[in-house]
Amino acid sequence: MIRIVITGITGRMGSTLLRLARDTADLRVVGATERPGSSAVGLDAGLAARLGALEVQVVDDLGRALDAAKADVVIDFTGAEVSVGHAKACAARGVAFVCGSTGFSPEGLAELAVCAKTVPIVAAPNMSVGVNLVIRVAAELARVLGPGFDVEVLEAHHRMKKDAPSGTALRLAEVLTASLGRTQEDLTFSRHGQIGARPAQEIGVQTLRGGDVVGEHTVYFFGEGERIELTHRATSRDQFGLGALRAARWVVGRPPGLYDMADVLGFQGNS
Ligand SMILES: NC(=O)C1=CN([C@@H]2O[C@H](COP(=O)(O)OP(=O)(O)OC[C@H]3O[C@@H](n4cnc5c(N)ncnc54)[C@H](OP(=O)(O)O)[C@@H]3O)[C@@H](O)[C@H]2O)C=CC1
Ligand SMILES: O=C(O)C1=N[C@H](C(=O)O)C[C@H](O)C1
Repeated sequence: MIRIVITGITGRMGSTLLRLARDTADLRVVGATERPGSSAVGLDAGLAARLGALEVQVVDDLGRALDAAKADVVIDFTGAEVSVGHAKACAARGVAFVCGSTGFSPEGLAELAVCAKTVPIVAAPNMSVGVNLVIRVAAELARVLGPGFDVEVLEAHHRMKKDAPSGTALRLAEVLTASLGRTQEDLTFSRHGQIGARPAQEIGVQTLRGGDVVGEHTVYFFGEGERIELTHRATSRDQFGLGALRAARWVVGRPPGLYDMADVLGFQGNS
């Protein structure tokens, strides 16, 4: 039995994870947290997430949750800044960490890497198996198609999403850049006004926000007389949640290190 703590239990992903994990025979939810000051603190986690009672109380501090319950792994989808603090709490207690948050600063990522010297951490901007395959295929398409195709990434998400571009779009941009031998300098995040002809080296990354869109990513390869569009559309958050539970099973008992979903899925690497 793998004992898990879920942070941000009333969030879109936190509540999805609780619903998926509570019906899974090899997993047991032993702790749940929410933001200090949240009305969910002190409530039963199942009721706070609008599910049935769980008999696990929501607390406002991950360290306290881990000290109270012998956990194997924490699953965290709260947001980059909060996740760094949660990684430190796990590192201090020898607990594995699965992190789905996006929007990390370079400093935040560096802090995650320091924690990963002490405990195993899986961090990935998208835990869906399908998206991770799309990332692999996009890298391969760019490598084979080469410089004759103009590459653009478009992402769309719900109106509540805080970070832009999405972590997945940034990961796509990273692997496309590597495949094409380009640099961060070649990425362009918006266009407006008299911008002139498109530089051949450019890789565009564009963002749409609105409504309840769960998550959509398209990579366009625009050629002469043809174009390829590689699209992933998430219509439910369950695939992110199932991927995170898969990562949790995989990471428990691993040596310390910073792992990606590509490791969990047994890929050689996503680029
Ligand atoms: N890797 C992947 O596959 C996916 C990644 N994501 C990423 O996951 C993150 C969360 O997304 P989403 O679930 O939509 O966001 P939500 O805002 O719905 O959920 C985040 C939850 O964390 C809570 N929270 C904030 N601070 C703390 C804290 N200190 N301790 C405990 N809980 C806290 C929030 O509370 P409050 O609202 O009160 O602030 C909220 O309930 C984002 O970065 C998103 O991009 C999302 C989907 C898939
Ligand atoms: O915030 C979201 O909702 C999502 N965020 C992730 C990202 O930033 O890539 C993944 C998913 O598309 C949903």
